[in-house]
Amino acid sequence: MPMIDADGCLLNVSVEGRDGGPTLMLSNSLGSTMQMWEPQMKALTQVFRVIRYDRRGHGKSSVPPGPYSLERFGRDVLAILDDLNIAKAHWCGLSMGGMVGQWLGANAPDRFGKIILANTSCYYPDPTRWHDRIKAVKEGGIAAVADTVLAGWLTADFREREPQIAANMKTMMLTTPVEGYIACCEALSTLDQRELLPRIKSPTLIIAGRHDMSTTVADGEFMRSRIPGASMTLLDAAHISNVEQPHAFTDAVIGFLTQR
Ligand SMILES: O=C(O)CC1=CCC(=O)O1
Repeated sequence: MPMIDADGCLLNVSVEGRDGGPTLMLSNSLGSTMQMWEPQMKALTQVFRVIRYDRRGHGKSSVPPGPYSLERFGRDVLAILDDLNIAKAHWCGLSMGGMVGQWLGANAPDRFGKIILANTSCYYPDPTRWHDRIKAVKEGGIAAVADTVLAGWLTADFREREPQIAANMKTMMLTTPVEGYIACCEALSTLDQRELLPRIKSPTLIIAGRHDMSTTVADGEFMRSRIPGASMTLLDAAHISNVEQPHAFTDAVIGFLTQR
């Protein structure tokens, strides 16, 4: 797996799948790594050359001091594409990955074909939840918030039905570097990309989870109404919908990206 330098930060990047196929870039959520895309990889790599990466502060990427910003996350992605000599890619980002996708769609329109924004939002009207989470993590580490966050990631039904998958997701969250996690929460606490949405000209699909209390169906509907021509798909899932509804999520991605 290459490590790619983005302004001094080494990003852990993986390139797999169909050589010569269209490129699809996947971007993870807060507190996860590129491993969160495992349920999609078998199907996606048959159609696409798939690039995954660990956001700065996460996984095997470096953890420069924060706070980070959506612009910095976006420029990290452009550094990866430049390093790999890729002129244009499709984008699928979930949660923070969707926020980065909004920034890229508005600020680097020539570099992206179609864009999928899953379980995400463009704006948090009240930053209190992020300030509270930062305080809790500073005091008690990610363990202090892990069960509450996991309950938002996956419905109770799913956690009961698939305890091993839920446990793996929790481990992924708990192994995130604390400094990187906090630096990302700081970026989220000031998130407001409402003005960017009308500037996204790529064909865009919004995916929302019916049971997602973190980035709600209303958040998805707001983005759909502001991004020209965007469409929306609802899944029977909480926040990490690609894990909770892997087949429906994969079908939505492939269906949207391959339709003419
Ligand atoms: O961690 C959460 O509670 C949900 C979330 C918001 C942005 C993100 O990436 O994850």
